[in-house]
Amino acid sequence: MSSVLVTGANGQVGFELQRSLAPLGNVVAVTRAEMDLANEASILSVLEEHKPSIIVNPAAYTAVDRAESEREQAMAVNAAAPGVLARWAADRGAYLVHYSTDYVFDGTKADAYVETDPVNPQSVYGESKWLGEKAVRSSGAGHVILRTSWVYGHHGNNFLKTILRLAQERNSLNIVADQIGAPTSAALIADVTRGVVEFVSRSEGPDVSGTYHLSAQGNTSWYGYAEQIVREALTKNFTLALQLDALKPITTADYPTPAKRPQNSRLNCAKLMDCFDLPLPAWQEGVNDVIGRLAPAAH
Ligand SMILES: NC(=O)C1=CN([C@@H]2O[C@H](COP(=O)(O)OP(=O)(O)OC[C@H]3O[C@@H](n4cnc5c(N)ncnc54)[C@H](OP(=O)(O)O)[C@@H]3O)[C@@H](O)[C@H]2O)C=CC1
Ligand SMILES: Cc1cn([C@H]2C[C@H](O)[C@@H](COP(=O)(O)OP(=O)(O)O[C@H]3O[C@@H](C)C(=O)[C@@H](O)[C@H]3O)O2)c(=O)[nH]c1=O
Ligand SMILES: [Mg+2]
Repeated sequence: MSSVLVTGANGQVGFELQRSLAPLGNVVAVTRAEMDLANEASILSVLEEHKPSIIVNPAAYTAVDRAESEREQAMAVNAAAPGVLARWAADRGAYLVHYSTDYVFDGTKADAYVETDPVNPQSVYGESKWLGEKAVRSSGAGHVILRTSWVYGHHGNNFLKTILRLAQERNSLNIVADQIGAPTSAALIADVTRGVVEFVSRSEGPDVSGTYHLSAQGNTSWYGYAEQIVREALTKNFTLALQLDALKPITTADYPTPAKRPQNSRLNCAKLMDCFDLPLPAWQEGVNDVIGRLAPAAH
């Protein structure tokens, strides 16, 4: 029987993986306190203790702007650590499921990105995630890399929760309207991961090692996403300090940040859907679902 080790147990995806993988049995999830990905000895000692047959690695340095001034830490966690996990997996015949990001692309393509499109990261975070991908690919381990985008969930910090909070505190909000992508729930990523883990656990199956794009279907801007959040919150008992028309679309130039973000973050997910025979829901479904879980109880 397979045994699964999940890193980053307190992260958005790590948290949902503990739910989605639980039915498989024999799942150990470790936090930063138990396995520090910036410390190779810590990684190796946890791997030797549990000897997993499948490693699922959602842990990452995800503070995109802070990474610009903390390059070393971002590189240790996002670039070096996946290589340590992958080389151990290659030595032991274990399998690695790893995650990456739309931010490996520069966002200048007109259409949705496919897996074979050239990367050109514009931020330290994006570069560190790209180096992590390369380390996994070159390790020789069986692996699936799921590249996803704009992740949010009930557990953890994300744009959805930030907008919900700001909408309760302020009477107007400026939101970037010229960056487009697909908000993707941590729960969806975790459910797809379970499908992938089940697939690779069936030893008679074909080798599916490779990179797959995974996001919810459809796309919007951060502004359109904020509109959906506010609209849904208003129907679900939130007391907001603003109405829908108090959201103002702005350009990237109007919202200066340390890290440059891609204008086009759309990921074409046909390869994943074909290979694993998985449907993907529209992005609004997960957003409405999480807002429902965060909503004040109806009386
Ligand atoms: N968030 C997003 O919008 C997107 C994320 N991704 C990718 O998806 C994956 C999952 O992301 P998500 O769940 O949102 O990330 P989160 O930021 O929610 O969680 C990341 C987890 O990694 C842990 N971590 C950070 N540094 C270390 C370390 N040195 N040692 C051990 N653990 C560490 C954090 O621990 P602690 O809780 O202690 O800080 C945290 O629990 C990542 O690979 C990310 O790059 C891809 C696209 C979008
Ligand atoms: C809070 C806020 C953000 N924004 C803009 C800034 C930015 O362009 C966009 C999103 O801001 P955030 O900082 O929340 O998102 P960001 O941290 O860039 O999100 C990214 O995280 C990493 C980990 C990924 O891998 C990406 O897929 C993506 O999800 O919204 C506004 O315009 N107004 C606001 O009030
Ligand atoms: Mg962020």
